[in-house]
Amino acid sequence: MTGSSKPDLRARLRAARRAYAPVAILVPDSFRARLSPRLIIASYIPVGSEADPAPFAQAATAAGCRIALPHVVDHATPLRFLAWATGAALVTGPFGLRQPAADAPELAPDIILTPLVGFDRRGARLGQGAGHYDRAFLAYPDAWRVGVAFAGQEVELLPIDAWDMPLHAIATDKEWIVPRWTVS
Ligand SMILES: Nc1nc2c(c(=O)[nH]1)N(C=O)[C@@H](CNc1ccc(C(=O)N[C@@H](CCC(=O)O)C(=O)O)cc1)CN2
Ligand SMILES: Nc1ncnc2c1ncn2[C@@H]1O[C@H](COP(=O)(O)OP(=O)(O)OP(=O)(O)O)[C@@H](O)[C@H]1O
Repeated sequence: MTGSSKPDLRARLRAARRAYAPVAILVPDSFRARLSPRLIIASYIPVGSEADPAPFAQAATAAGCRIALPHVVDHATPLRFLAWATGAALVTGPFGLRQPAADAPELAPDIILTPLVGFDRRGARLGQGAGHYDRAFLAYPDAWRVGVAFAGQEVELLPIDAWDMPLHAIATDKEWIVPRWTVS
């Protein structure tokens, strides 16, 4: 029997995500309402069975925002958010990730669209386990942290570690979840 440690949950939730038929995640009005020209939105290019945040990036571009994508080199080095013009060439990095070239300009995001392995209704999040997003959230504490996931990736209560920063909102194919800890 598996327990509920982060590694056990990660394995279970990755399997659940792989079994989920990919569905589009629609952009809610509360996300659009946050967009304004020149804001920097960090999106990501999905790998494997991850939910695709492209509709959010498209809404942001249409609103005059700039898009950045995460760029990683290895587990130890903090990720950087690098400028990306929709459709511009990407380079294949570690784990098969499609990323901007390493010399693209680094941008400070106002909104961080975050890939999720799992989440709970309090806004707790499970990622790849390398701490890349944990460290990015610490580096940009004022950014709006929006998780993107399929509804089937929800668990009742995730374990929370000292370094975990909660999500402000979670976009799923079924609903837009605003955890109760948020003020606005
Ligand atoms: N699309 C996407 N981009 C992203 C992330 C992500 O989770 N998804 N990241 C989030 O931090 C960063 C890349 N960091 C990563 C760190 C570890 C692993 C990793 O250990 N992958 C496993 C396989 C995962 C699976 O089976 O689903 C591996 O290759 O062994 C992947 C990405 C930045 N860019
Ligand atoms: N601010 C930080 N500085 C250095 N290491 C950190 C920081 N935050 C988290 N870590 C490390 O990163 C790892 C993150 O583990 P955890 O299982 O919480 O990952 P996760 O939140 O699922 O992953 P990710 O943030 O990559 O999506 C831990 O080993 C932790 O020690």
